[in-house]
Amino acid sequence: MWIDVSQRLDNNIAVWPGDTPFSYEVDVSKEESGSVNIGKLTLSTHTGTHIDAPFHFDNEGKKVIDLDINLYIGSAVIVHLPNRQLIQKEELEKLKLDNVTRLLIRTDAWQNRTVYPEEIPTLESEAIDYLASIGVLLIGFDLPSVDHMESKTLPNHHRLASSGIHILEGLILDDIPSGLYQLIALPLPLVEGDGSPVRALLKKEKK
Ligand SMILES: N[C@@H](CC(=O)c1ccccc1NC=O)C(=O)O
Ligand SMILES: [Zn+2]
Ligand SMILES: [Zn+2]
Repeated sequence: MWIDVSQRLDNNIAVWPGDTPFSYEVDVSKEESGSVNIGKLTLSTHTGTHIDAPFHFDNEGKKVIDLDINLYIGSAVIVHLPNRQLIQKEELEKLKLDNVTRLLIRTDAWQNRTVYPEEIPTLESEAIDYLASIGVLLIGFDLPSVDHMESKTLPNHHRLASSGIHILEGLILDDIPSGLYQLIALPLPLVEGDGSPVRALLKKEKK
């Protein structure tokens, strides 16, 4: 059975401080058109559960359409690392992540999803280098960012991208035990996109 690990998109969803609020409205009603309701969306590309394309933080970086969709479908390992401020290489080494290409880290650090957290755990740079060295291609978090909330230079975004590791943010992993899963988290085919909301799904691997 597939489990939905995406944030629900309604008009109350929290967005990055100062970012475009999410809005869905029926722009043309069935009564008006005489035939159908037609919705209109206004949203930031970093709304809810979403991926970042390198263009988000690098003007020369790949846009969403350029990203290989195979990154976002396939086996993924979930690890549970609660109550940490800094996720260190030594800790990841202990988890025996050989052959893991998609790694989802459940931190449980974003408790009240009606607001953005002030502080979030982050990976130390050595941890990013370690994940790259073992062949990780996608990293996902139950957090709104892979850098500190107040960061303007986004060092982890840059380091992940230059290491070939793609970014998935804002997962809901509250009830998901550690283990091996299948993941689907496909971005929209946004030709100019710096990011895209995804519908993120997990299915437990029998093992
Ligand atoms: N890096 C964050 C988003 C982010 O930084 C951001 C999103 C919307 C408006 C402003 C943002 N950052 C401003 O410094 C992310 O990847 O979702
Ligand atoms: Zn983002
Ligand atoms: Zn990001």
